Amino acid sequence: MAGEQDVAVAPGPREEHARLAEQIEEHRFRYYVKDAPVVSDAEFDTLLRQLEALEEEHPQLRTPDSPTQKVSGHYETEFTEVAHRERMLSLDNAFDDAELGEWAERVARELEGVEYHFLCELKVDGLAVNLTYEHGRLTRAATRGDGRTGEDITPNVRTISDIPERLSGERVPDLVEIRGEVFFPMERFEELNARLVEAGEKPFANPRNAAAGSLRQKDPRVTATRPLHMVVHGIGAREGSAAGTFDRLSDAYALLGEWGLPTSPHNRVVDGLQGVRDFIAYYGEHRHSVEHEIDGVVVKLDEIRLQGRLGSTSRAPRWAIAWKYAPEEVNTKLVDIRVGVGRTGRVTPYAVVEPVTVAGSEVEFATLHNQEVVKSKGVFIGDTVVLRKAGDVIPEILGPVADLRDGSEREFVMPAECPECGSALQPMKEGDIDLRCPNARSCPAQLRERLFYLAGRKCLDIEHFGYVVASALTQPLEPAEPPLRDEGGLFDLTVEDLLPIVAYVVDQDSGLPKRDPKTGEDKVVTLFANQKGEPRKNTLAMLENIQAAKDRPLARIITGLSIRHVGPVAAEALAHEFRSLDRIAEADEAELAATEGVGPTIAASLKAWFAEDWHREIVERWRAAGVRMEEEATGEEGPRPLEGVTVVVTGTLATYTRDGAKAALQERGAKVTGSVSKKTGFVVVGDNPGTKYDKAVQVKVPILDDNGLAVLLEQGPDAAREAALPTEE
Ligand SMILES: NC(=O)c1ccc[n+]([C@@H]2O[C@H](COP(=O)([O-])OP(=O)(O)OC[C@H]3O[C@@H](n4cnc5c(N)ncnc54)[C@H](O)[C@@H]3O)[C@@H](O)[C@H]2O)c1
Ligand SMILES: [Zn+2]
Repeated sequence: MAGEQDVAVAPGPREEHARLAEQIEEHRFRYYVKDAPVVSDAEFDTLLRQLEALEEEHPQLRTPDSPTQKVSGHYETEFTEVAHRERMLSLDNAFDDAELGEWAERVARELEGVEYHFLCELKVDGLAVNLTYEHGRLTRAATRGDGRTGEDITPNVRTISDIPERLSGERVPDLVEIRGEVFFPMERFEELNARLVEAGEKPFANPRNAAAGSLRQKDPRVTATRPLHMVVHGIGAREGSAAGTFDRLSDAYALLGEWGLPTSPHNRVVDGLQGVRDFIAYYGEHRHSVEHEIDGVVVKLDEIRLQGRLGSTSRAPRWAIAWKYAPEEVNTKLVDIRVGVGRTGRVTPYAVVEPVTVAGSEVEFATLHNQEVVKSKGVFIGDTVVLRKAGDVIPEILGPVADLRDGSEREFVMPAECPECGSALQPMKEGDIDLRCPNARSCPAQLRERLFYLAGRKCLDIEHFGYVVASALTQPLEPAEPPLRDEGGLFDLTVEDLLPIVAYVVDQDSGLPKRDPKTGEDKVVTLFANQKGEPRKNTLAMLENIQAAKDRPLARIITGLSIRHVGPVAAEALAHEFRSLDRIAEADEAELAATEGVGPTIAASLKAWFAEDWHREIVERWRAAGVRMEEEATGEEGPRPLEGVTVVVTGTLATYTRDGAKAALQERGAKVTGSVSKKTGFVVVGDNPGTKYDKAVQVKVPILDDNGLAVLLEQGPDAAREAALPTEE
């Protein structure tokens, strides 16, 4: 049949259209029928958008059977088909504010002169179900299917405890279709995959597939073992007494709640687009404090009568739009599983993946916790995996895309020896899953990690002392004898020790040398000397900072010892209670355990730590170098002349270290913050202050130098304002 359309469209676009459409259908089949997609949602959405764009250019290609015009494909499955009384639609998407704005404008145009409201809901990442209640009894439950007919999953749905068998309360209609989303809670996901792997079955790639796969089970007894939940998000057909009694969808939800259906506590009715934007922004921030995964926000017209006025396309209502958040899940290749050694010797496998961008940053590594976790996730080296990066959380691997396996994948085997020092790994105590390298003193990995931690922000906060320095001081290429064999000698380092050092530039995530992108070789540097063999500026500054660090508060010194279980909070409690490192070392276990915030585990760990000779030697060397080992009980009772004053300290001061200045200010009641605003009382600047100085000038905050800081500390804010530096704009 050679119609006009065939003539109008060149073969290129038509073939492209057919190719895309076929791919999309294939992905839909894998997603909706097999519950095992092989591409991420973002990749799928991109394909669909490409098809839409092509149809935009060549409208002849937009035939009714195009995937862009349908809710999804129509598939033969092992479930009985059932017709929905009212169609179940998909949703149009907005991927940015402009698209949201266009939708809102269209609504405004159609409803000119009418008052209306937007109902904002969370877009639950699960699968849609349609529940039919007749005279208050659940008579049928179905999947969405192609929107007209779905699969009969009534017995399966009856196993979900959120879903009532009978509706209770007032105004229950003769018949009502309830639409909602069934989801699988994230925190139960790992456990499910562990069980499946144990039983020799395929693990799910993510919680959404787990929800779909759990619900669409031939045997409802299997569904009954899965912790499925539901949230209501719509109403279909309704007949009888309550039909037509809802004016607003939000009122309808309230009534559904009274009937015993699980409605969402997060829904909000807002007046206009700004309210929608605020809702989107709020849940963009609080995405992970919701009880289910969300992939966006659904904005609906709240007035049901007006919904009808806007109508629907063959695929989606015009009265609603789905705002999509940036995806947190991507598919990537699991290239390798390696093990890293932490500062307390714990050996943890981690995933090396093909670099991908997710949630705004490039990811190359993901945590795998321990060998049991690797096993229970069911992932093999070489698998395509679903990687998730949620907010600030460390990236993790959810599960494998098992359908893409070709047999070349291999199982991870936990090494028996430490990758850096070759010591035989062992559980810390019997029954521990975590393995440790027992060579605490001279395992290069442990020493490097401890030193990096010691110099880091939670402990000594030594500027210019990063991971590469920690590695260079403990494992240089030259000289053969490293300047540090343990952390005992830190404060005795001299510039002569540092100048001859040649070292790898190591990567913090893997502990391996970084490659020079030009030559492809491992990067090697003389870290502390310049080309003339003289010390670099940073090197001298670092040595000075090391000396200054001797005076850090006792709690930070304790934290820096890397005693197992003793983090900053426990160290603070110990410092507060005992006021001296010697008293902590001498205290008996019961006394330590009785300390508020310490307890028996930490007490035992402290005793074990001080029982090691080489640990006590570290303490002695630090003492000899003049490190603070005790602390007066001060501060709390002293006068607080700077109460209510906010101060920002920036740049390098001559008479104080940055931390020293902060401590002195805080002792007198000042609040020390990191950014300058109109509310800042003073900005204290040293050399090289950077942008904070400019900001202070701009918002006209008094600026103090070393001298001004002394005035502030000794004479208070009024005198300090007099002593402020003159500024010109
Ligand atoms: N990875 C793949 O291979 C693959 C294949 C097909 C579809 N998908 C994914 O599935 C989704 C597309 O499918 P879709 O047609 O269901 O569209 P959609 O998910 O974009 O929107 C429609 C669906 O959202 C759900 N929903 C959740 N919360 C809702 C709420 N509060 N109100 C109303 N509806 C709510 C409903 O189930 C509704 O059917 C996309 O995320 C797509 O990436 C992925
Ligand atoms: Zn080791």
